[in-house]
Amino acid sequence: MNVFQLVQDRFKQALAKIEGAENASAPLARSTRPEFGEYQFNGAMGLAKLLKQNPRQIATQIVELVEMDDIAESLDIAGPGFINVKLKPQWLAAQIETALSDERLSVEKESAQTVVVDLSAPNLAKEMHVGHLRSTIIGDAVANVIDFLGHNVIRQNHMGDWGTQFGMLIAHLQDKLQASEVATTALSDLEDFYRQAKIRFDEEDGFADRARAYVVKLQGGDAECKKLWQQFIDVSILHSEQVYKKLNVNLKHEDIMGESAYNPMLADVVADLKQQGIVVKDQGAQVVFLPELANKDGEPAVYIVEKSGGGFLYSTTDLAAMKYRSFELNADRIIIFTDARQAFHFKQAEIVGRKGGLIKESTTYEHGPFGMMLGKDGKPFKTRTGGTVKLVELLDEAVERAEKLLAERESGLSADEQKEIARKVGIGAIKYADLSKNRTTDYIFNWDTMLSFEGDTAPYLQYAYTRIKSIFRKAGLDANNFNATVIIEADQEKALAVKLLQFVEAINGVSANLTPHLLCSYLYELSSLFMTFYEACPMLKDGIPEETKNSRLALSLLVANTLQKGLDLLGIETMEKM
Ligand SMILES: NC(=[NH2+])NCCC[C@H](N)C(=O)O
Repeated sequence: MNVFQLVQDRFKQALAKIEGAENASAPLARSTRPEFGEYQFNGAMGLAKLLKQNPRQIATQIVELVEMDDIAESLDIAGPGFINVKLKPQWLAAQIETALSDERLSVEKESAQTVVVDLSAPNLAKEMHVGHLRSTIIGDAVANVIDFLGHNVIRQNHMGDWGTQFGMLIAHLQDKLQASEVATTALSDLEDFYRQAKIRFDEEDGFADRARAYVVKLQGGDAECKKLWQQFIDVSILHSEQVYKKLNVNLKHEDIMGESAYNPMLADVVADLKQQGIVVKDQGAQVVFLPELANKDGEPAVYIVEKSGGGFLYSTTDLAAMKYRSFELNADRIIIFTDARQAFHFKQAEIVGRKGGLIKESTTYEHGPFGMMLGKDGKPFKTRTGGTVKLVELLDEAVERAEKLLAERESGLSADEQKEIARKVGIGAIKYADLSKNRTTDYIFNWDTMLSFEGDTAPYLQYAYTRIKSIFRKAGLDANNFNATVIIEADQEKALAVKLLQFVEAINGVSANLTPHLLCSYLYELSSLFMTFYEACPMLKDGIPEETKNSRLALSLLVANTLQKGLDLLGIETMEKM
């Protein structure tokens, strides 16, 4: 049940009955003030212009024609011709009852598309750092939502497991193994390992040449090099999988489709482009010129697909990935999450791919760029000494901080329970602080605000959830098995009911715009409305009639279910007690 859609459809049907308005647009908006009702139809003014009539007259005509008796208690014309729709409390009540008895909370499945989501994609030469947090959790949340909407989601972890840096890394690893170290210890600190290899590459005689020779060997499929490379990859993947587990993201080993997997397809992709006649040789390299992306001096953008002297690049790999996803995986949508600095790269890739026939016309290619995580000083997030912050350490710190905060409260919970709750609160706080910001902007990382139990935070939402669960425990009722006749009387009840039914609008927004923050703000607004309702509409107080109590409990329970589902889609866990 999508109330917005339903109301809009009714207006569309009304317009269809007006001569000349059959295909007119039907702009609908949420009302900004509850006294005006819940929705506002804004189409009369535009239509008046089109039909050269008085807008209020048109509005009157629409009100007469629109069939809304079953769902609306009043339709009022305001100002120049706005139509305010006030929904019927009885109708809302019935929708709440239906949603409460439905696991999917009345969210219907859409007709299934195949959606490839490219997310996380750390570079295996290095340990995951905060820069990979955003791609991982934003991608995961969006993938969860699209999956919940009924689509076939294929997660692709496009790990950076290939490229010239592996030459120096495997050369260094080979020396370490010869000095009888085992791979797991040698690679226990990837940052450190990378640094050592880089110093040797820059300073040690002959090492750089050896590294370069290894790159060529590796690309050519040399068994010895491949074996060294594989050890590197295995250890490195274990590191990221540890992070995924801590982060509670839904990424599995079989979702890994790293850059190396495309190596055998690269030559074909370049051949495809040559066949289309769009590749030219430029300073020894094979490139595609893109006049549609010219700079301000009118020079076309250049997309390199093969380096001078041979060898393919990141950009070639993305074309191969595009072809594979569109033609082999049959994707209707390809969605890629990386930081905003790669926006131009993906814009170019799409144009090259479309010209070169590497993507079906029916496949969309969507890049979800995101801004940076900044420190308190507004500069890129770093350790105190200016190093990159390892993701694992950041997550562990979050849990520790949550533990301390929770220990200050009288909860009556056992130490084990406390620990588990602290884990959910700490990790939830980090994730929510990130997901709730508009994806495209930079944001300042702040421990104190994200861990606060007040305001737009995960702990606040988790707390609202446990509060409802504790009301049920107090009332001696089984929250997993409760339904009641809903009666909507108080304004706070109505406002809450309307918000509850807007869940589907929020998640549709996430899927369409790749913006988890829409779901976050929805959940926050829902919790705030619940708190207001809770103050104004007591449930367990003496003297409350049984029907009123049960109705309010039902509303509360749907709030809890919606919070749990919403947080779950965001990859954030809830708990029964806190
Ligand atoms: N298809 C892609 N290029 N996906 C994203 C890869 C991100 C890359 N490994 C990075 O860390 O920047």
